[in-house]
Amino acid sequence: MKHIQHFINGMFVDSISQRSFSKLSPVDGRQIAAVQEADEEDVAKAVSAAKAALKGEWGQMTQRQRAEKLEKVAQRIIERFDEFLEAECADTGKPKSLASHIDIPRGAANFTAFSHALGNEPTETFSMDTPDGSKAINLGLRKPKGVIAVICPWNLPLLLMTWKVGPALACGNTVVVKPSEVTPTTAALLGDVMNECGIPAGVYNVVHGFGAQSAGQYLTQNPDVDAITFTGETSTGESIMQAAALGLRNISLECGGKNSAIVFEDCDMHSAVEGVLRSAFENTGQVCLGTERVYVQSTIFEEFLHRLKERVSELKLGPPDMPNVNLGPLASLEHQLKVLSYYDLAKKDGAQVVIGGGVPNLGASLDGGAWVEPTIWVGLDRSSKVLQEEIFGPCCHVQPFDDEREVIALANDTNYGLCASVWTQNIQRAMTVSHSLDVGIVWVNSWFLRDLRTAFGGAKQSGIGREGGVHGLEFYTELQNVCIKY
Ligand SMILES: NC(=O)c1ccc[n+]([C@@H]2O[C@H](COP(=O)([O-])OP(=O)(O)OC[C@H]3O[C@@H](n4cnc5c(N)ncnc54)[C@H](O)[C@@H]3O)[C@@H](O)[C@H]2O)c1
Ligand SMILES: N/C(=C\C=C\C=O)C(=O)O
Repeated sequence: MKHIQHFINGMFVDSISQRSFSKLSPVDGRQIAAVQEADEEDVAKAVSAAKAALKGEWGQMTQRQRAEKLEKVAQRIIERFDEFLEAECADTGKPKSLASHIDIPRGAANFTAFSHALGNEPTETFSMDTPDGSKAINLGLRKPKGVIAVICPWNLPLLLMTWKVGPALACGNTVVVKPSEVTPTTAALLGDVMNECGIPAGVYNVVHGFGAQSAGQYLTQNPDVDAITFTGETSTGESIMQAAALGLRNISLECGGKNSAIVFEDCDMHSAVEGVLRSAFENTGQVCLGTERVYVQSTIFEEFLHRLKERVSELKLGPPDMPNVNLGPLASLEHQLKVLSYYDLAKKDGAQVVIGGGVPNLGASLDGGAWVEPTIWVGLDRSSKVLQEEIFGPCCHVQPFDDEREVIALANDTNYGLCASVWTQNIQRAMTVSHSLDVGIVWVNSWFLRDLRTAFGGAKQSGIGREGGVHGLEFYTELQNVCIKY
């Protein structure tokens, strides 16, 4: 049984109260860890350590010195690859093949991508004539924002945590991370790596616990937190935004989605089927960028649906270590109940279940796990909550459309605005449709193709702000203007 502790001021510590909670395996429901639960005092200790570190060795380091240390962190994650892989797959149940291609490599890349870039970005200067006939020069100078609270979800734990910690530290801030209660392990493991790489104590801190009335809330309400970056459900984002208002702390919110895939008759059918399959079912559908609404031009609807159903029937479910497994369980029994409630609702609302719709029989040893069948529906009315609310599971609804105007209206018919994919070989159409979609990201003939220099974030209720590339600079630094008269 693992004992997961907080990481505060460079040390692994228990909660002052010694209170802990159980982490269960999503594969079979066994308890696999006892996790310390932080109370307000533990969180305050972590925030104080982060605040003190700003004035210590870390605060004196040059951008280049910080970048070199963060490059070491990235390298050390790769050197300890198997430990991170084992920990992430034990926490989430995801296939090792998936985590070894996505989660762990990106956990390292999020440090290398930002360590130098942010230091090489020029700031503005303006020269001006002054009323008394002399001149002045204006210099834009960037400074770290301070202590950044990083609150993370359970679907891509290491990737989504370092996606924030990387740029935050590259800009000279310090962080207090509150990983999801569902997936505590890799955030704690990274603490050990930070020590190994000589990141000064207090720069990177981790407190475990839940959200409301627990570590998450205590963190967002701590007045010494200077800004909050959050990834999670939209409703949680609203709560965090309210907490951030006290003391006027800036927020960066990456929230839910109800993303569409739009498949035109002139698409490359094989690519479109494989792309929609991945976007709807990879990571057992637990990707914010995942597709839950598929719109297929009516002329190819039957052929597309048949081919997608065939491919879904070939998906192999099983534990992380099983060879050639495509899907693991959902991340928790609680989430399994949520996804199954939508499976029931779909039937109640009149959906035709093309494939799946229930719980797979994987044998007695896995009965206690959070397993669901990959599922395709047709025939729902747009008013169904199955088509309006984020399910975050391995399921999608497929429906036909006739023309661009109709499908743009259908795709935009949601409170969310995170991403979409468009499958067509007509680039003019791809540009016209993409521009008409009220989302932050569009992939054309692709999905989850990630260039870390690009702006990443959602429109509408999918989030506030953009991170990635130099876009995080506005959030992770204070831009100061110095005007010098000469
Ligand atoms: N837009 C994106 O980039 C992105 C990426 C991944 C996941 N997500 C979204 O995340 C959701 C799934 O993750 P989840 O279930 O962990 O989300 P969640 O909102 O339930 O929890 C996210 C984190 O917030 C914490 N939290 C909950 N309530 C809080 C509160 N009142 N104050 C402070 N912290 C609080 C949780 O403990 C957890 O660490 C989905 O909606 C998914 O779309 C979005
Ligand atoms: N933020 C990113 C992915 C988000 C995935 C959501 O589940 C990324 O790739 O940087």
